[in-house]
Amino acid sequence: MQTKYPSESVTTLTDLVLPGETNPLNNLFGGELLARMDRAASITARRHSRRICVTASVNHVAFNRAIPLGSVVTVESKVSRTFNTSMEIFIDVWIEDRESGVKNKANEAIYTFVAVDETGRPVQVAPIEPQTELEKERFEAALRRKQLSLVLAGKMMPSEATELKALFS
Ligand SMILES: CC(=O)SCCNC(=O)CCNC(=O)[C@H](O)C(C)(C)COP(=O)(O)OP(=O)(O)OC[C@H]1O[C@@H](n2cnc3c(N)ncnc32)[C@H](O)[C@@H]1OP(=O)(O)O
Repeated sequence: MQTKYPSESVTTLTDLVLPGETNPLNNLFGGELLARMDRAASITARRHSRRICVTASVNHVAFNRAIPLGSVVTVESKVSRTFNTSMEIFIDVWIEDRESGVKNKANEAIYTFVAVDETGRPVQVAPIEPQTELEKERFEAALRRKQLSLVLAGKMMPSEATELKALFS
């Protein structure tokens, strides 16, 4: 399969925070942000694989900054690494300052998607070649995160998680 670059499937969604999407503190609901991130990441996975893609796991979410009502929120998702049938997708969330237009990082998340055929069976995806320093950094650490996710899901024995063991040796 032909190798692809992260820039070929990057997805950017920009939208407002409306009153029906906030908590009693008038900040964006965590669940609403998760849904926006899932939508962006699923488009990225689909663009990379040109297949039906399902969310296999949400590996990490950090709600570092509250996002107030009326904010302009940009969700950007990129493939950080592919394996056989799965893709790790990194999602960065930015809030745009109304006056300056400057975007400040608010949150980030890491999702795993799996490409499947029409019957839901996992199928192989194209390899990815990171280009920028950040893409290379995320690529390098992705196998460790995959093993951690599989161990937590009970799908891998801790003794088989070579990348995790290497952290402590
Ligand atoms: C866009 C949406 O929101 S879709 C709706 C929400 N998602 C769903 O409904 C998905 C439901 N789940 C499923 O269909 C299945 O569990 C699947 C397709 C995700 C995985 O199917 P499995 O039978 O477990 O397949 P299998 O064991 O071959 O795993 C497939 C790949 O997923 C990876 N995987 C499975 N679970 C995890 C996990 N918890 N964390 C990381 N990777 C995982 C496997 O390591 C494998 O990767 P690889 O082929 O790249 O090495």
